[in-house]
Amino acid sequence: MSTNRNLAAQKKRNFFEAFAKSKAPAAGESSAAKKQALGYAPDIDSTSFQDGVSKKDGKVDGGRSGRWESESHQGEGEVDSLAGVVEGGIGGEEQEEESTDFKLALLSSLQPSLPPETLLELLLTCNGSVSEAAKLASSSASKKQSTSIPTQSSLSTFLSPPDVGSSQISRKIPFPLPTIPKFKTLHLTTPSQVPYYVPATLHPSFLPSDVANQLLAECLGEVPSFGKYEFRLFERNVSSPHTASFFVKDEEMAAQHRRGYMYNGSVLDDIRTFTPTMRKVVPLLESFVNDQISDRISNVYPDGQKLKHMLPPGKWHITSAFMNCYDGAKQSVGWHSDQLTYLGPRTVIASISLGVEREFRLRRVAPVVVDTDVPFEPDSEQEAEGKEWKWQTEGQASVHLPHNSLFIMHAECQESWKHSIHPANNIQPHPVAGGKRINITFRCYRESLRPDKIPKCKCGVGCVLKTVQRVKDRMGWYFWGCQVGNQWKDEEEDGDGKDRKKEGGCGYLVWAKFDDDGDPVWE
Ligand SMILES: O=C(O)CCC(=O)C(=O)O
Ligand SMILES: [Fe+2]
Repeated sequence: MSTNRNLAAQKKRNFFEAFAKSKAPAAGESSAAKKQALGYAPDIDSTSFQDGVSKKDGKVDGGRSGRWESESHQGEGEVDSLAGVVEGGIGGEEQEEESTDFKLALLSSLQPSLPPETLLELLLTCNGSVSEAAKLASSSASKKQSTSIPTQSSLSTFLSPPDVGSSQISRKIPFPLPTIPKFKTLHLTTPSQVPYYVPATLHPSFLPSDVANQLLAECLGEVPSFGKYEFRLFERNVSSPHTASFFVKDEEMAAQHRRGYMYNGSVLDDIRTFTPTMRKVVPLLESFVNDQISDRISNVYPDGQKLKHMLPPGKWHITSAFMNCYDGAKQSVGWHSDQLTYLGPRTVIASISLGVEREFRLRRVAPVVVDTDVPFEPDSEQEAEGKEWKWQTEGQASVHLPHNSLFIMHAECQESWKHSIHPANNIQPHPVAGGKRINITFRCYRESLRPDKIPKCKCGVGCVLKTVQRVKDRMGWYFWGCQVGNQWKDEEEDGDGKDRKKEGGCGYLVWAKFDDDGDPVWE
């Protein structure tokens, strides 16, 4: 690795640490102060890493509390993404910039008896930290009776599964939700298990079946003309080998979108209006989702109150949707959380799946409070300041989403969790869709966050809204940043560095303020 690259990476980190520790502007503070552009654009979004995890020898625990498995990360296609781990991990426990090959070589020299797949899995599990991976390998190996590791070993055989009780479903849903032990994939096999482990609701068969089939048929008519959007709709370092398109409720909104809604620095050129059946399902969804939100407020959130920045109950409405198509077992989308720019904080997203059943995975990325192991969640009466935090790798939950299922990602989901569609080893073809899974994520864009209302950076384009996920004391804070900065590239790719500035954007960053209902407060 070049010294320049180290310096640049360090500079990025220092900058962000400094920004994150700066005080958010108080109401009444001058807008000039608030809008002051701040140096260098870091890559501090929520993206941390993309991994692949496959099911192996699961353990059924009696049916009521989900099925735990040890993680087994697949090596294929994962290697490049480790760079993203390291870049995204600002404020984390260890910063390293070496290539994955280098890290693998290093780890292999520390743990020569382990096969490459296991080394890669260990690295992925430890967010790319060689020292953590080596420690984990030795501690796990010493727990084992036998010292010999089978050639095809993976974490699922290498680490023992934990004991899980079977009485967890009868309890009140805790807030924040408990941690999922690291290395484990918790397969949530019934809808009732889902809310006990992830901030979500699953309806296994939402629409009348004829409506679902009609919707599928219409979607299948749309997808052949989907562009290769895959790398544009999501963050730079999220792998998304699938196709997608964007739909809005009417022509007026489509015209607005063509004028100024930006995703990763560009305007989408393919904006479609809802199909007739999408229009038909909107009222059904709005009514069900609002009921679910109200239930969650009464039964889950502290004091039966909505979380700060959530829309008031009953106000969730559909303005737009991403339609995703996964054609075949290997199409997938890497770990990400959805961009909040036009949705605002604490957004709820309703996702309908059609065609082939696929696995949806969720993993929390927020830290836990030291000594308590309670995950951080703003609104859980935890004050970030003065607390000691640790970032611990958590396990993940896996939910199978069959044809006509509805999965609601609740208000905590984008800020504190990431989700992905995992590549499958094999799939059960659907009688109509064949190998395709279609997914529609219905969203509620806020009028108060229209592109003409949000801050523009010095590049002249609307900013992106993100949350701090990796810096102590500012956990959960929101900020507006340069959208072009999402496309930040390393020097090695940029030659003489001139392009780097363009790719890196202008570095604009300001704290974002919202009222109790999540609408922005501008000073
Ligand atoms: O296909 C899915 O279920 C997830 C799609 C997704 O994450 C998205 O549209 O942001
Ligand atoms: Fe998403």
